[in-house]
Amino acid sequence: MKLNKKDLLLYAVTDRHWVGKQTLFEQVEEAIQNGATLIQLREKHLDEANFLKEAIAMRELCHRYGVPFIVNDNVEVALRSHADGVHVGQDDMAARDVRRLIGDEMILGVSAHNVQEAKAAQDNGADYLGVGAIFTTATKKDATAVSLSALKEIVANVDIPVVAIGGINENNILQLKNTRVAGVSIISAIFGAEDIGSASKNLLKLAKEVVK
Ligand SMILES: Cc1ncc(COP(=O)(O)OP(=O)(O)O)c(N)n1
Ligand SMILES: Cc1nc(C(=O)O)sc1CCOP(=O)(O)O
Repeated sequence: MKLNKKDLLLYAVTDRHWVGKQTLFEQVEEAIQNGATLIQLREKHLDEANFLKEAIAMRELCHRYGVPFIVNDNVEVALRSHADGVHVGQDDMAARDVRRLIGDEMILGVSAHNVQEAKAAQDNGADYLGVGAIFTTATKKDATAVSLSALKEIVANVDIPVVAIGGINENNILQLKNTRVAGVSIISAIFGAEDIGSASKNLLKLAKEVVK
């Protein structure tokens, strides 16, 4: 499945830190039912076998709703789970190598923090860029701050779609208006919400305001 730019609108990234009264699958299903347009499975501490098992089940869940499914960092798990794509950062496997392994049909997302990284990612086969951290985030301790003007500069210098990530919530999302991003990528404002369904609904509505 190649990337449909519209699928980037409300891009939810999982985090089992927020698993409590619901399982990760129940949380993701609620997010999808209420507006999440793309799911990335991000597992930082799971062993390979359990990561793969979970990725297969998550891919089935996403595809039941026609939502694309992307695996964070682990190309092998993405391939073996028949995910729609993989997202890698600057410290992960090089984008060019990932593209060689996954072929032309799978989606490749790459993190970028400046125009140089963004252009290199595009040249090396990225389908979209994740740019952040735009706002302060407690979720990723080693995030690099990226200003709104740097985000705009990146968007203006590449042809592929860009999603903003990092600390985005219902109170600050509208600051992304006029940045020309294709969507917002969010963890805690969705999965850390008291009511994942209503948070997703509201964020989708606001994301549409940003992207229109
Ligand atoms: C959509 C999106 N954008 C950026 C990231 C961050 O990726 P990375 O830099 O590899 O950091 P980790 O997620 O691995 O901590 C992302 N995951 N998704
Ligand atoms: C996974 C991730 N990547 C970032 C980057 O800057 O590349 S910030 C981030 C965490 C996003 O979580 P939250 O929505 O809870 O802030």
